[in-house]
Amino acid sequence: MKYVRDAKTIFLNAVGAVQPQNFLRNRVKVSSGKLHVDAETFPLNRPCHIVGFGKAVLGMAVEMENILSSNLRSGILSIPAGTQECFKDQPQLLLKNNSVLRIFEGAKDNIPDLDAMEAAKAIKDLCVGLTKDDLLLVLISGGGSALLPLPKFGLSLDEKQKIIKNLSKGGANIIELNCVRKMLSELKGGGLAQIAYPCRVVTLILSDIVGDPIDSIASGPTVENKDAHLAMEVINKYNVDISEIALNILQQPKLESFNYNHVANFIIGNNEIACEAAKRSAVNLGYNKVELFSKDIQGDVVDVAKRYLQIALDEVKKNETVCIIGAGEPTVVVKGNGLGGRNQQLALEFSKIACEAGLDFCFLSCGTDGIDGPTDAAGAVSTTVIGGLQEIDDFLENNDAYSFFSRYQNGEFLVKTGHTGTNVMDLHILILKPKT
Ligand SMILES: Nc1ncnc2c1ncn2[C@@H]1O[C@H](COP(=O)(O)OP(=O)(O)O)[C@@H](O)[C@H]1O
Ligand SMILES: O=C(O)[C@H](O)COP(=O)(O)O
Repeated sequence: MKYVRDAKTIFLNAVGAVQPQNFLRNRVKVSSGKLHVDAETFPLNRPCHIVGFGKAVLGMAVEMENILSSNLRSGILSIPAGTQECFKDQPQLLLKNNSVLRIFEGAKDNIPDLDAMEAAKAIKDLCVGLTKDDLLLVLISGGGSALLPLPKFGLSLDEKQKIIKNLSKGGANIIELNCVRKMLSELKGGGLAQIAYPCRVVTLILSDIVGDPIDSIASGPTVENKDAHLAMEVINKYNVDISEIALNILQQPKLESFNYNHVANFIIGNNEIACEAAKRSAVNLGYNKVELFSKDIQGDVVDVAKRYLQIALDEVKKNETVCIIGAGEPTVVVKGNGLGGRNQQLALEFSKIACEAGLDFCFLSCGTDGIDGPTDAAGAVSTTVIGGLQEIDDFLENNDAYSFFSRYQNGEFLVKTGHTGTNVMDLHILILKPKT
């Protein structure tokens, strides 16, 4: 079990390194009456306001409130249900009692709900009231899409949920999902920036998407939507049934061209630091050979598992223990009605084929946000010991990896962290031992 312990330690150290406060401390400061973000400056001789949505924005807001101190007048955060309870023993991760920020919790299991919609309405109201004499800080991280739902006129939240659920189950990637979300939502695809105009808007983004596309992270509420015309292609590609109302919205031509000169968007962090921290942690644990495979892994988990197998087969010939780190966000086509997430599915899928290939391995796949699919696990870790279990195929087919790992080894192969307060996609850790 040493390798299972090591893999978990490496994952936890990587997550610790990407706490959002660290990113802000390094990139944002106040001096001489100005807010500095990297080399750009924004005068602070005006009231500042914060709106934030996403799994990492509580930590971002805690740090921003420290940085802005008395310049900060008001603000609203939309964060996942249960976040504050998770951090109740870590007051440094929570807002102070006298904070001017208001928190809404919602979007349980990453599904937009009425609570998140209340938050979105409050955020809209705050932004509508701003003038050119205010400064608006928009804090964004992955999960923001589900935490800022405000369906366009006529569309119900229920239908919006269904469309996104069906696309997701069909295997749509996050760019495709958010392409549709941008069209269906009032605040996404630049909507928030338009509502806040003429207020100066500074957006700080923790990236949870490969390549850091600012127009897609949390569905780009402060970035012009340039792919409105692609939304129907996504609907057709995944063959999703939609109502006449949704169809009208998605087919709607762009009404106006809007100037986004009042907005400055900054990526303040991504999964690079997590990968570096994972490598360091592996070295500290005594692994002499540590390799970063990729930080941009995408594609169906079945293909991703095969890619890892190929790497493992190549590495194992070299006859030394190696720790391979990977990161990114694969997808799953959910055909069964079991319980799981893409990380647990990948861990099970890889373990099955690695056992069949006779490898001696430990493989961990976990979401840095701590929540994999609609489960209470961040992901799973697995080893050679699952080899030979006949029923694995049934669990894989039924997308029921959570049930598999819950029953196996007393559930010890499930990695449970709760909300981590950050979100820079998934991490994979493969420890490979030489064949004896
Ligand atoms: N039973 C399941 N087995 C495997 N994957 C699943 C299952 N249910 C949902 N998923 C996948 O989980 C992903 C959504 O999980 P989530 O952790 O909320 O992702 P994110 O944090 O990126 O939004 C989707 O890709 C979906 O296909
Ligand atoms: O973490 C998440 O929930 C996903 O990566 C989606 O995030 P986004 O659409 O809010 O970027």
